[in-house]
Amino acid sequence: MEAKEDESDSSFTSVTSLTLKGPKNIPQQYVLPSFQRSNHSLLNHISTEFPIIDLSMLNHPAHMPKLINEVGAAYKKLGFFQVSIRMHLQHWSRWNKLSTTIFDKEGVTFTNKYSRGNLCPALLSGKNFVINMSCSPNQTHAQVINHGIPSWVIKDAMDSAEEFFRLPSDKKMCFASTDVHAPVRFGTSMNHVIDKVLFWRDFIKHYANPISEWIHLWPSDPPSYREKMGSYAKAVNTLQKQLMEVIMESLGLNADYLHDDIEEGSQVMAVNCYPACPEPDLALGMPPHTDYGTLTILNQSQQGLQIMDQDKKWHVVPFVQGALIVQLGDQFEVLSNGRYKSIRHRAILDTHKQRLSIASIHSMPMEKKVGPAPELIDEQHPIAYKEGSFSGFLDHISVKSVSEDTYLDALKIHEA
Ligand SMILES: O=C(O)CCC(=O)C(=O)O
Ligand SMILES: [Fe+2]
Repeated sequence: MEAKEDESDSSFTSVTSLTLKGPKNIPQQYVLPSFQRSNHSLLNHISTEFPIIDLSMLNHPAHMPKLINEVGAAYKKLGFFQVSIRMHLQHWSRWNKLSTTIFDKEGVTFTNKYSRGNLCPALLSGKNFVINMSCSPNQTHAQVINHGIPSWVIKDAMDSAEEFFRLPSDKKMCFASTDVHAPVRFGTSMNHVIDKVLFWRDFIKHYANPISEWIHLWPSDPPSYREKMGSYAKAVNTLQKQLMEVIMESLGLNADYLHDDIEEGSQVMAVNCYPACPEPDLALGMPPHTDYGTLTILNQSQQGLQIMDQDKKWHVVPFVQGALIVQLGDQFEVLSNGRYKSIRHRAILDTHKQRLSIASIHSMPMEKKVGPAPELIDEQHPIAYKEGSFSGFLDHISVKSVSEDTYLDALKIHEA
């Protein structure tokens, strides 16, 4: 490996620096044992139906039961869905052939506003975003409705992430920290101090809710970072709160269950950069893991996220311009007493292109102890988890790698 970038405890060589000279091979520290590699050759065999939820149903009280059922079914099946699209294609492989254009269609108004939720500002102002998708070669055409976050907000956030990772090393290293509780943290791999094999990933993580408490700590370089990432963080948090209401209802709980905790909940933005990798079959961007927290809302710049199904098979999540991926985390598995399972996922690498992702990881407030909802404990479903907290999770990962001896395993009383 190249020389470290400074001599303090938090020093490391970022993957971005490592790849500046265009190496032909990856350093040995990144080479995974063969059983942990991604096996790219399997990627073409994708045939599972991919749950897509149309959030415009939030606007129509009559459609709410359907939305609640769809969300419930998606989470029971996979712990995962993608929002924004009103189209169900049978096979993921066909998604790869989609070409997408997005345009802002002002004046699409929904007069029957969903009475209980606070709709996203874009929806409330009557603006909506229509995505026209055509599926070549047959040019199958469908019109789909977005989740309410304007496409430029999503793009601006991605652009500011890209600019940040392009900065000279010293501008990023000033945020380097080995303290997993630090409110802003630049790092590499998962936890480079304890990882046995390194992962091909650099990241900056920062807290985001309430935004006024944290934003002044975020990078001020690039100059638009705070504004662009801040707008995205706020919009995603609003979306998260709407989704939580729907998911609570899908569990048979009140839509406003734990409302105040959700309002004051923690939001960690994990902004990830996976530089192009000369030997993507030997390494991973992120190892298989589940996110702690209730929901993660993820925005990817290109394909590279994989999720594991119940048969332990990996599936690539197709890239859909402007779509957001919603993943269920461990805290929701605990809260639901195992009715819903958190989704196992990992990030694979590309030989030619750098990939970026922005994961907004939401959870109940940092110190809040979360156990199974009493309403979801009965004779058929005895209590299956002990209480845990986000802070407890952070303590756990400061000494244990996220892919082994997980915090969730430590909370399990028995298999739900
Ligand atoms: O980059 C991705 O697609 C995955 C990111 C992720 O899993 C995380 O930040 O926890
Ligand atoms: Fe994750």
